[in-house]
Amino acid sequence: TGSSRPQRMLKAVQKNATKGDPKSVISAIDYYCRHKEWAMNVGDEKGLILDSVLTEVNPSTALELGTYCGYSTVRIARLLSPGSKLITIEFNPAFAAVARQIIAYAGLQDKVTLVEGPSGDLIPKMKERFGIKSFDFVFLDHWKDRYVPDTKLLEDCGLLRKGTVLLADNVICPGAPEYLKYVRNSPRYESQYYKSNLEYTKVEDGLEKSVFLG
Ligand SMILES: O=C(NCCc1nnc(-c2ccc3[nH]cnc3c2)[nH]1)c1cc(-c2ccc(F)cc2)cc(O)c1O
Ligand SMILES: [Mg+2]
Repeated sequence: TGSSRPQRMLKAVQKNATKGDPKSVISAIDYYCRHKEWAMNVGDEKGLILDSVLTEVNPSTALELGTYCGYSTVRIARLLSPGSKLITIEFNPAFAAVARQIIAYAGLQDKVTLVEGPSGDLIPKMKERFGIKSFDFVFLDHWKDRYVPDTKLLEDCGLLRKGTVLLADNVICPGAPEYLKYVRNSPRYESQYYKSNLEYTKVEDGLEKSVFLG
């Protein structure tokens, strides 16, 4: 049995990035996925939009749904202020195993808690397990048909507060049409679309930023 795409991505990081330098880890993954083998990281173009929204929000507590190999986990954690925390949920143990190593290679393991399991089971446990009152920022990048149920779950569990910013990847490709309808038609959200491209391609994609109004 050969290596997997995430394992080859990890090898590229270990070969081309500098330990403890998040920027070099991000560049090594972007180079590998643009020139060697495509992978479903948010990527460098949408990554700049993620960076700018994060800098604006400067969250103390952040949640990521869909770790994959940890690319956006590193992008988010590198911009967090000291003492801030990022919790990231990953369903697939093989993805989680690679992500842990990439997050550690970037030197960001103290800012990140990676939890393995289905988001639907873990979200209701956030308060009791991690002492979270509410999230300042949520990055949705997991299975696109989970965006709506998990947003509703975050509301029902009291994990969103007035001003919490949700940022959703892939609202065009692969697409999350029900999610766009939900946040754009709800009086409880103020939404804005950031047009971009699917990672490492010329295909249109974009990020939807939605502020919870309480
Ligand atoms: O499927 C995607 N992302 C999801 C991975 C994931 N990583 N972890 C999860 C998880 C985590 C906790 C969960 N709890 C319950 N389900 C869960 C699923 N899901 C995805 C796919 C594409 C894509 C575009 C065009 C194509 F031709 C093929 C593919 C692009 C992207 O940017 C993506 O993000
Ligand atoms: Mg994505």
